[in-house]
Amino acid sequence: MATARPSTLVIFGASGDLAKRKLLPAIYELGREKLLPEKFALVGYARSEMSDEAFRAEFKQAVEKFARSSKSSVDQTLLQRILSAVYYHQGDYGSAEAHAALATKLEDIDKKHGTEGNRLFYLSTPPETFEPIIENLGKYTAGFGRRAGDVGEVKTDSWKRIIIEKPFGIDLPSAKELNSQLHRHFKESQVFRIDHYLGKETVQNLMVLRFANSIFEPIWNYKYIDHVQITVSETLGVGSRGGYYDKSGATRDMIQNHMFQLMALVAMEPPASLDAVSIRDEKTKVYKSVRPIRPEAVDQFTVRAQYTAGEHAGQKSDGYLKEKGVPADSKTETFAAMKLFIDNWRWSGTPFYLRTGKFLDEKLSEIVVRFRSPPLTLFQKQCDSPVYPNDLIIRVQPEEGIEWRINGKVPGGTMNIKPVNLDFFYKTTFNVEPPEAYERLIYDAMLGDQTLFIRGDEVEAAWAVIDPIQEGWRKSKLAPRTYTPGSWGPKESMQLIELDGRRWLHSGDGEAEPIVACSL
Ligand SMILES: NC(=O)C1=CN([C@@H]2O[C@H](COP(=O)(O)OP(=O)(O)OC[C@H]3O[C@@H](n4cnc5c(N)ncnc54)[C@H](OP(=O)(O)O)[C@@H]3O)[C@@H](O)[C@H]2O)C=CC1
Ligand SMILES: O=C1O[C@H](COP(=O)(O)O)[C@@H](O)[C@H](O)[C@H]1O
Repeated sequence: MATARPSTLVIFGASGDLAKRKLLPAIYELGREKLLPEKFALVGYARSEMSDEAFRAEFKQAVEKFARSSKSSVDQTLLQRILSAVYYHQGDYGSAEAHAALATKLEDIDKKHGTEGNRLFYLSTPPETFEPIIENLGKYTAGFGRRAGDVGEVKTDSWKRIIIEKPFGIDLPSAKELNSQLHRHFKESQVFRIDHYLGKETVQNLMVLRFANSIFEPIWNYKYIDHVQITVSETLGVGSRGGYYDKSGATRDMIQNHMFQLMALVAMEPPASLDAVSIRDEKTKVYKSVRPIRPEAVDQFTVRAQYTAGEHAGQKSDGYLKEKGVPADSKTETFAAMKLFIDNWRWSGTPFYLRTGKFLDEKLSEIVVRFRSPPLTLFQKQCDSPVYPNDLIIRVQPEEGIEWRINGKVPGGTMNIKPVNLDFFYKTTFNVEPPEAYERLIYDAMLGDQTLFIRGDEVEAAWAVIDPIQEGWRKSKLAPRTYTPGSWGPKESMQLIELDGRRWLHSGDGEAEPIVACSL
């Protein structure tokens, strides 16, 4: 494994949910995997009053909580070593004084811990804080050559990088604005727009599956694939995040980023090489090839819905419109489904169905590639129902793995056919739990590898697909549909696919398929 150079990670929003649940444990895990540089320091930055000691205690608590949930133990010696270079910096995100003081603190840390002026800034704060943080970073700590020895027209070979959390804008104009603001202070090579789905092991495996195996490429197109489905379902409602969520909705929160990344990795052409430029070029081309859904046609190609009152997965709700922070007349969708077409030579006429929602039956993220049925054969003619088409199911989570569903003969004297699985699961094949996405992504950012991060033009191309849908919904006379917690969404989302003679599938389905009896 490559070794990252000595560096300091600064987490803005260090008191927040993401930092505690994911980022701080990821740092410890990197230490455990021996992927943290020997000379490493961490500064948590937030508005809350906290001492260094209190923040270290939070770090420790976050690591111990993570270890309990993953049934592992904490190496206390390692943890103490990491904690000895952990600091807290209190300040408003837009405060010039606080940023100037941060710059001085970072220089002191360089002297004390040998971190050589290399800095990774992680914006783990709500989007409204991005602008003031970027401006101040530009001025005080990381912009082009603002201070002797800092980036830009480089006086030393130290690096400064910025990881920026989602949502990256709320539409195309705001994403463009955020990009230009970033580019006023940072080169694109310093900017790491994060999408944690790209850090998931199975998502990275998608490229291996497609491009390290020769059996898929010849059939990976409209001639053999009937359609592709992507489902990302969650069992919990919006809980305490109503204020944030209502400004976003399922489409901006999940489809524009995570699900579009999955779609792009399934649909893209083989890249010229595995470098960041080639891969991101290909993904961007996919978004540019998506046929825009005209606002007038939005109700034909999409379904949006909100959950009603109900109880599921240990959570109870009086309905989305009654959630804290949600206006009673909100039209924000907690569920969205859509049918998209990628108008290029490979995918012409092949629908990509996407659906996602909160408070659904199961928590799962998976891609189903459904192949076309074989041409007319004995089996079609002499069986009491058609034999099943083949499915390739890529399970992103849980139970990460890949299943190929093929038809097999049920043993015995009669010709009975049943779909059976050829499968590979990370847990049983490699006997390991895949690492957390944030671990991989923070490590890559330390190495300066942008392959698993979103490029500026890529994020804009993705918004260009979403904007007409949002416009259509704003103008539509149809109110959002409704669905009950614990269901698979509104009935209209079933109709979206069933009217095309297809149905939503997922990996649990196979067992339930009836046997096809044939008279041979
Ligand atoms: N939580 C998650 O699972 C995920 C989060 N994200 C993204 O990561 C980022 C951080 O998420 P998360 O940790 O959940 O966010 P939080 O709401 O927990 O906010 C993080 C910190 O930011 C500060 N903050 C909160 N609200 C405001 C505000 N209105 N103005 C200024 N500062 C504020 C608070 O710190 P203080 O008051 O101490 O300054 C808070 O602890 C967001 O951009 C989110 O979209 C992305 C994927 C998943
Ligand atoms: O980015 C987000 O992702 C989570 C779902 O992530 P997963 O890794 O658990 O699938 C989602 O709950 C959240 O609303 C969204 O902002």
